Amino acid sequence: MDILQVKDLHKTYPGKVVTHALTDIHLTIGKGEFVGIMGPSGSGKTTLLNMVSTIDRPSSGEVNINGQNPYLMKKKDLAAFRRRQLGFVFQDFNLLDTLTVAENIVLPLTLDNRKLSEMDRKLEEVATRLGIKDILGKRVYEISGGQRQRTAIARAVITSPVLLLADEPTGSLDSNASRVVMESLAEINEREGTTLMLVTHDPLAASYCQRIVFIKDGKLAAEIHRGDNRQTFFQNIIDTLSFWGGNTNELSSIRV
Ligand SMILES: Nc1ncnc2c1ncn2[C@@H]1O[C@H](COP(=O)(O)OP(=O)(O)OP(=O)(O)O)[C@@H](O)[C@H]1O
Repeated sequence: MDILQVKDLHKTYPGKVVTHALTDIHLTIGKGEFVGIMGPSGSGKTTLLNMVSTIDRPSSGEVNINGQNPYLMKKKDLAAFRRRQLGFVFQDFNLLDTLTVAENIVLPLTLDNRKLSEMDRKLEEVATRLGIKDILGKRVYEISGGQRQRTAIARAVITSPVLLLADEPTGSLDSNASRVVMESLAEINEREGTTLMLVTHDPLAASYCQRIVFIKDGKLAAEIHRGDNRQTFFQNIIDTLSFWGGNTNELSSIRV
C-alpha cells in the first residue's frame, strides 16, 4: 500500500525571474518505508517537503497521502488532517521554551481535546521509546540539543501519524546526538512501521534510510537502495552525491 503518491508535480515561484523549483516529480513511498531526499543546495528538497507537508501548494500535479488529496480539502479538514495524519520534525526543533518536555510532547493531543488518561498513557509510551522519561519535568531550555530533538520526535509520533516528515533533523546536532536521533527514527520506523520521509544534507543521517532519492535542479536525478550493509550504503551515498553534487566535503574519513 502506498502512503505517499506524488504525481507530475511542478512548482514555480513567480518573480522578476521565475524559478522552476520542481519539474515533473513522480515519487511513491510505500507503507513502512524510510526514504531520504538529498541533493545540492537549492535543488528543491525543501520545496518538495513543503508540498507534501501541505505548507505550500504545488503549481500543478497531485499529492496523495494515505489515499487522500489534502489540496482538495476545506481549511478546517486540512488542519485536522495535518494534525492527525502527519508528523513534523524540524532542524530547529520548534519546541515551546516555556513549557516542560511533557507539555510539549502532549501538545498535539491537547489541541485534539483527548482524554487526560489517554494523554498520560501515550506520553509514557513515547517518552520510554525515545529514552527521555527522566527529563519530562524539565523545561526546554534546560535540556541538550539531542534531547530537544528526541522531544520533538516524541511530539511528532504521539498521534501515530501515517507519515512522519523530517527536515534536516540532525542539522543542529553534533555527531553523537545525530546518531542517537537517527537511531530513534530508525527504531520508530522498524518497530512501529511508521513511514518516514527525511530531507538531509548529511550522508551519515541518510545512511539510516532504506532508499535515497536525489534531486538536482528540481528534477529527480537518481535513486539508491540500502540493502543489508549501512557502511556500503554510506559509501554509495557519498559516491552518488559527488556525482550529482552536494555537500561531500571532508566526508571520506567519517566512519559509520
Ligand atoms: N518562497 C520562494 N520564493 C522564490 N523562490 C524560492 C522560494 N523558496 C525556494 N525558492 C527557490 O527554489 C529553489 C529550490 O529551493 P529549496 O529551498 O527547495 O532548495 P533546497 O534543496 O531545500 O536547498 P537547501 O539545501 O539550501 O535548503 C531555489 O532556487 C530557491 O531559491
